[in-house]
Amino acid sequence: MTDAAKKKIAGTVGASNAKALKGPKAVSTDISDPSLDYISEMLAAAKPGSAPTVMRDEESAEPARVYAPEEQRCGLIAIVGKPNVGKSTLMNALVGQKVSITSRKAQTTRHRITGIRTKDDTQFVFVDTPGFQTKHSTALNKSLNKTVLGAIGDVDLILFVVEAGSFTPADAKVLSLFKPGIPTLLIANKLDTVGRRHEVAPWLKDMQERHPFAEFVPMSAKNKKDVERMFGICSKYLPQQEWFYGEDELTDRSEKFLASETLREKLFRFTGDELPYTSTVVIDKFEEEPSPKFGRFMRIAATIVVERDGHKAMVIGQGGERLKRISTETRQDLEKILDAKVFLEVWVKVKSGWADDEARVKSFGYE
Ligand SMILES: Nc1nc2c(ncn2[C@@H]2O[C@H](COP(=O)(O)OP(=O)(O)OP(=O)(O)O)[C@@H](O)[C@H]2O)c(=O)[nH]1
Repeated sequence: MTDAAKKKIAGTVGASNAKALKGPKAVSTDISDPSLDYISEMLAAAKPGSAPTVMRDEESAEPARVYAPEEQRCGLIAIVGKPNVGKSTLMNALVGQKVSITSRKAQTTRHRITGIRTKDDTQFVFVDTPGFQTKHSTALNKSLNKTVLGAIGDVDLILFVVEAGSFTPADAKVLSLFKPGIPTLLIANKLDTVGRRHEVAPWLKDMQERHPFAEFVPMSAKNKKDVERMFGICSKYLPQQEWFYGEDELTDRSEKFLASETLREKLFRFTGDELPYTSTVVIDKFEEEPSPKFGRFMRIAATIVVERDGHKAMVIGQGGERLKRISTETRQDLEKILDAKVFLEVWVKVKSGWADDEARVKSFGYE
């Protein structure tokens, strides 16, 4: 394969007119690795007769210039998939800063979050969604699912994220929600964890038969090159229209919201699988005080709401040790995010059954 062809393919190609796929040549963890040519060939073989996506050449980018409104391109991109497939990791990487929390625990993301990235003439407005819930039907899960459905109804492009090589009934349920007409890319994420790359080829072929995906993108949200490639892939689906946000804006979420998300992330990170996902965070106070010494000083008070006394003990930990770590790490992150000196107070309260109580779910800020 020529260098030019390698550069062009870069892990994506249209999905129609499927043809026999080629087998493996090598196993590697980086899809941009030349030893992974077989993936490029396999993908190219999936759509004969049409040119694979041509990528933006980041290295030879022209000097920054100002784009007049009529030259601008802008659109909404929903990132959708079952819990824990890497949606938030992908969005944070695309935005270039953490705007959506991630954790090993499924169902971390509960809100529609907009992440914004402006590159050259194009503004990408990403909508991260909660993992679609199929197992339980609590008021909380119904609210989460409503958010997913709202997010995919009015976008220009859907990134349907699955784990490369895997397609479960939960993935199928999410896929069944998509209305025809909105171009959908299959993002085969966590490619770095696939030991047997050759098994991805028949899987991709199977995926082509399941849905008319516009393109396939095998990638790892943790691989910088793969993430950069996404901009070139997505931009052609976005309409020519004036940017919705300022060039430097990263998110439409408030600082208060980012504070509650940061605390929730630390809560889940430090409690692991012990704490049920129904625990949540409420910000009671979020005040800026004048401070000649620090420039910006924020006074924040938050409550971690759990369902049982046992969960409260779990969050507090032996001698308050765990709560102290959760609070300290949250404060340190917030000082960076808010660019301020932060004074943070965290309380833990028990409110049983809140996730089953629709009014309370609403009062905690879910839609
Ligand atoms: N190895 C590997 N791990 C990944 C990759 N992308 C995400 N992860 C990990 O997968 C886990 C889940 O990632 P999230 O981004 O929180 O997943 P999500 O789909 O937003 O999850 P929900 O909020 O539950 O819907 C985290 O531990 C991530 O670090 C990847 O490309 N490779």
